[in-house]
Amino acid sequence: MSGANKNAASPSFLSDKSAKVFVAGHRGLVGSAIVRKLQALGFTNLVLRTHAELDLTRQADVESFFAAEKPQFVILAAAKVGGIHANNTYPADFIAVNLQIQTNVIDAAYRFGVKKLLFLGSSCIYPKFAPQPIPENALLTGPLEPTNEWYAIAKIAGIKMCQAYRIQYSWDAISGMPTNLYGPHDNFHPENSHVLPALMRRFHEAKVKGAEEVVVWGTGSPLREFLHVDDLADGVVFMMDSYSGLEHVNVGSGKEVTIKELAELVKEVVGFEGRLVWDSTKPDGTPRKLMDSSKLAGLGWTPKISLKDGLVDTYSWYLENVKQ
Ligand SMILES: NC(=O)C1=CN([C@@H]2O[C@H](COP(=O)(O)OP(=O)(O)OC[C@H]3O[C@@H](n4cnc5c(N)ncnc54)[C@H](OP(=O)(O)O)[C@@H]3O)[C@@H](O)[C@H]2O)C=CC1
Ligand SMILES: C[C@H]1O[C@H](OP(=O)(O)OP(=O)(O)OC[C@H]2O[C@@H](n3cnc4c(=O)[nH]c(N)nc43)[C@H](O)[C@@H]2O)[C@@H](O)[C@@H](O)C1=O
Repeated sequence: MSGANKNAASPSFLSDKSAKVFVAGHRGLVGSAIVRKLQALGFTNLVLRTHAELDLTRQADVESFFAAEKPQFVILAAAKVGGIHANNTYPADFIAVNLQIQTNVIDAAYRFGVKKLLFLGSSCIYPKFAPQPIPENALLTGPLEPTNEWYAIAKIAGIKMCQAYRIQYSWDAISGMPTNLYGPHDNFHPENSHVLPALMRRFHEAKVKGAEEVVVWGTGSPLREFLHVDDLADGVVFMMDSYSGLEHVNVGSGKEVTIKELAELVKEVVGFEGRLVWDSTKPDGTPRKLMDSSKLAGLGWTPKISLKDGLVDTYSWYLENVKQ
């Protein structure tokens, strides 16, 4: 149980499609996209556990799982995730659950001989007033956005844990920092979800009911960068195969829109014809968080799906899978 891989750079991830890959959180937005991508590439030995089958906050259960299954690769997409309201309302859950899941999985993966692990953070790790676009080295250079600082602190700890294990054990743990994501299998909860699925559902329900207006939170002025989750999954596989470094890597689309522009676009895709009403009692969150993804572009990866196409795809999935 001590050893694990001493080589910081593993053999190519894509060279062995029969390798055992544990995708943690495979029923979520990101995990399900990664599973689709790996299956499309021909991976035949994916290890998957639902939350009910394996609670990753329970250290002993996580260790028993790794001891029994001995996966060769781990992609950690299980986490406590939510939008601005959920982050603001459940700070204890966001810090504690995320610290527990990532600490248990990263440590067990190392100790039970996993060759390579990819940890997923988020663009909220960066200071609220970071330079734009935000380079990787802006980490820990200023105060965080208060609405998500608990989640951000957990994610920063995950990055640092991967770095520490790489430094001390020469173990191949890497971290990807996605921007705001969306797509099939997103969480469409009315309050706890992120803005894009929340608005898609609200516009859809308003259209069905023939409502004249839809309430949108905040002022509409914050800027956000959105990436379709299928692009993210492609980027994750690219990093598993091509990146073995100490520093975390930004994964973004490079394109930002105001929340007002996003709301107008979602309204158009859904076909709602009424008015938008802004509820300025709700928080805006960070004013802008466009990431600098030139490091990943320099390694050879760029996204492909436009926001408009991604919205059309997501709404079509919503209509088939979510609406009552
Ligand atoms: N969505 C986004 O916009 C962004 C996401 N990310 C990151 O991507 C990763 C995945 O996020 P996303 O797919 O959106 O999140 P989801 O909420 O869609 O999925 C998270 C998954 O983790 C599982 N999970 C949660 N807690 C546990 C637990 N204790 N034990 C086992 N499984 C658990 C969930 O299962 P269950 O539902 O059954 O609890 C779910 O399948 C996270 O690390 C997140 O920080 C980064 C940037 C943006
Ligand atoms: C991915 C990222 O997600 C979270 O950060 P966020 O980007 O602020 O996330 P959000 O999608 O919830 O909001 C974006 C903007 O949109 C506005 N907004 C309008 N109307 C609705 C609405 O109906 N719901 C939501 N949620 N937001 C709305 C909202 O007021 C805000 O200005 C982090 O907590 C953290 O988890 C993280 O890493």
